[in-house]
Amino acid sequence: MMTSETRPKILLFGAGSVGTVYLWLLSRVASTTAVCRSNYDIAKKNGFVINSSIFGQNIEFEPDVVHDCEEAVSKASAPFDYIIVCSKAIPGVVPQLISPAVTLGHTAVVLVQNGVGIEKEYHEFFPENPIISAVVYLPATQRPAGVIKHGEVEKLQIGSYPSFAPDQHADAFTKLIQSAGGTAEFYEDVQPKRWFKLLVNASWNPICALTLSKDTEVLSSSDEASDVLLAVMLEIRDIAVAYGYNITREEVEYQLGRAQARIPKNAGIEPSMLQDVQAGRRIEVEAIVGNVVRMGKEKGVLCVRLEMLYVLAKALDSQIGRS
Ligand SMILES: NC(=O)C1=CN([C@@H]2O[C@H](COP(=O)(O)OP(=O)(O)OC[C@H]3O[C@@H](n4cnc5c(N)ncnc54)[C@H](OP(=O)(O)O)[C@@H]3O)[C@@H](O)[C@H]2O)C=CC1
Ligand SMILES: CC(C)(CO)C(=O)C(=O)O
Repeated sequence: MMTSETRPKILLFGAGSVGTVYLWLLSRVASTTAVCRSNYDIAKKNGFVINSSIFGQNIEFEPDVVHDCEEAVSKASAPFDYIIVCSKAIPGVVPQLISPAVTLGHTAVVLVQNGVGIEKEYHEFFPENPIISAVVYLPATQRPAGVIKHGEVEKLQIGSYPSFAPDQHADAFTKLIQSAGGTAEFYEDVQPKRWFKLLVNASWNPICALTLSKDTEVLSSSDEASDVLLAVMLEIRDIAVAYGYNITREEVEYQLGRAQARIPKNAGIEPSMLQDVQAGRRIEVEAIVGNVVRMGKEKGVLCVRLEMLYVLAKALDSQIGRS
C-alpha cells in the first residue's frame, strides 16, 4: 500500500478544466497540489466541484492550493516527482514560472496540452529533466470558477520528448494515470498522435473562434463550408505527411464526418479556442496554427488556407491582448 511518503508528489500548473479533472483522478494515488490564479480564492475556500459524464456528478475535490510554484516548494516536504503543465500552450513564460518546482534531474515535466512544437522550450530550459508529452481528449469547461463540467471522453496519449529519450518516465506516468482510473496509452513516439489530433484543432479551433460559432453551426451556414473544412484538414494532413506522420484521406474524412454527423442532433462543439475568445483570453494561436504553418513552409507544402487562418487568428489574438 502507498503511504503519504511513497505516493508520488504532483504539482499542477494551470488549474483549469482539463488539469483539475486529471489532478482529481491522480489524487487517488498521489499527493496533489494545484497552482491557481483567478480561481485561487474559490478553490482555497471551497475546493472544486467536478460534474463529469464519465466519473459522476458533484464530485468534491480539495487539493492543496497555492498561488505559485515558489509557495508550492516552500510548503513541500520533498521534491515534486511530476509537474503537470495544463495552462494554455502559449509560448515564452511558463518554463521560467515552473522552474522553482523543477528539481534538477528529478522532476518530470508533463505537458497536457494541444498543439505541436510545444515541448522544445521545456526541453531547452530543463535539459536534465524528463519531458513527457501528452495528447489529451477531454472536452471540459470551467464555469463559474471552481466548477468543472466534463463531457463523455477521457483519454491521454503519452510519450517521451524527444521520442528517442528514455521511456521509463513516460511509461511510469502512463501507469500512474491507469492506476488512478484514467485512460492512458503509452507510445514510443507520440508525435503522430499530436498530428492526428491537430487535424481537428488547427481547423476547427480557429474557424470556430473567428466565427463565434460551434462546429455544426459553421457547417450548416453555407454550402461551401464542408469542402473548405476538408481542404483545410487536407493541408494539415499534407504537412504531417511531409514530416513522416502518415494520415490517410479516409482518416481526414472520418474526422470531418464526426462533426457532420452531429448536425441533425444539434450537438455542436465549442472548441477551447472559441471559449477563450468568448472569455477575452489569449488564444493558443502559435501552438495550434502558427507552428504548423511554419513547419509546412519549411518543407515547401502549400497551405494557403491554413496560413490565412493563422493571419486572422493571430490578429484576433493581438486584439484580445490590447483590450
Ligand atoms: N477544454 C477542453 O475541452 C480541451 C482543452 N485541451 C487543451 O488542454 C490545455 C488546457 O486547456 P483548458 O483546461 O481548457 O484551459 P483553461 O483555460 O480552462 O485553464 C488554464 C488554466 O491555467 C491557468 N494559468 C495560466 N497561466 C497561469 C499562470 N501564469 N499562473 C497560474 N495559472 C495560470 C489559468 O488561470 P486563469 O484563470 O487565471 O487564466 C487557467 O486556470 C490546452 O492546451 C487546451 O488546448 C485539450 C482538449 C480539450
Ligand atoms: C477536440 C476539442 C475540440 C475538444 O473540446 C479540443 O481539443 C479543444 O476544444 O481544444
